[in-house]
Amino acid sequence: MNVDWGVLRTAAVEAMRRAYAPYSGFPVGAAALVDDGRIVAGCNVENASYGLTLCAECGLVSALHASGGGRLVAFTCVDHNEELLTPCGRCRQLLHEHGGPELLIESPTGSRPLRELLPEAFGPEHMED
Ligand SMILES: O=c1ccn([C@H]2C[C@H](O)[C@@H](CO)O2)c(=O)[nH]1
Ligand SMILES: [Zn+2]
Repeated sequence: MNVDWGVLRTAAVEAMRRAYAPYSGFPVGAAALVDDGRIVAGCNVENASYGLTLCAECGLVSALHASGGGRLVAFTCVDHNEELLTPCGRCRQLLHEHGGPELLIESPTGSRPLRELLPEAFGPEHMED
C-alpha cells in the first residue's frame, strides 16, 4: 500500500493543534493510515490527575474503532514544533495490537517497522491456547 507521509503528517499536525495539554504544555498529534485507505488521528488529552493523561495514540486507536475498525498500516506522530516523535513504550504496545509488527512508524531517516521499536512483542496471538 502506498503511503503518503506528507498527508499523514498534516493530519497529525491538525490533531496536535487540538491537543489538551495544559499541564505539560507539550501538545502531541498522531495520525495513521488504515488498511482501507482512511486516515485516523488523535491528540493527547491531559488531566488534573496527571496519571490519567491519554497519549495521542490512545485517541487515535479510539478513533480507529469509532470510525469502523481495520488495521493500522502506517503511523506518524508530531510534537508542538511539528517534529517527529517516537511513541512512548505504552503506546508501542497499543499500536502493536492494532497494526502488528509490520506497522510502519515514521522516523527522521524514513520509516521502520514497529518490530524494531518493540521487539518480541506480546500480542493477541499469545492469548490463544
Ligand atoms: O508517545 C507519546 C508521548 C507523550 N505524549 C504526551 C503525553 C503527555 O500529555 C505529554 C508529555 O509527556 O506528551 C503522547 O501523547 N504520546
Ligand atoms: Zn504514549
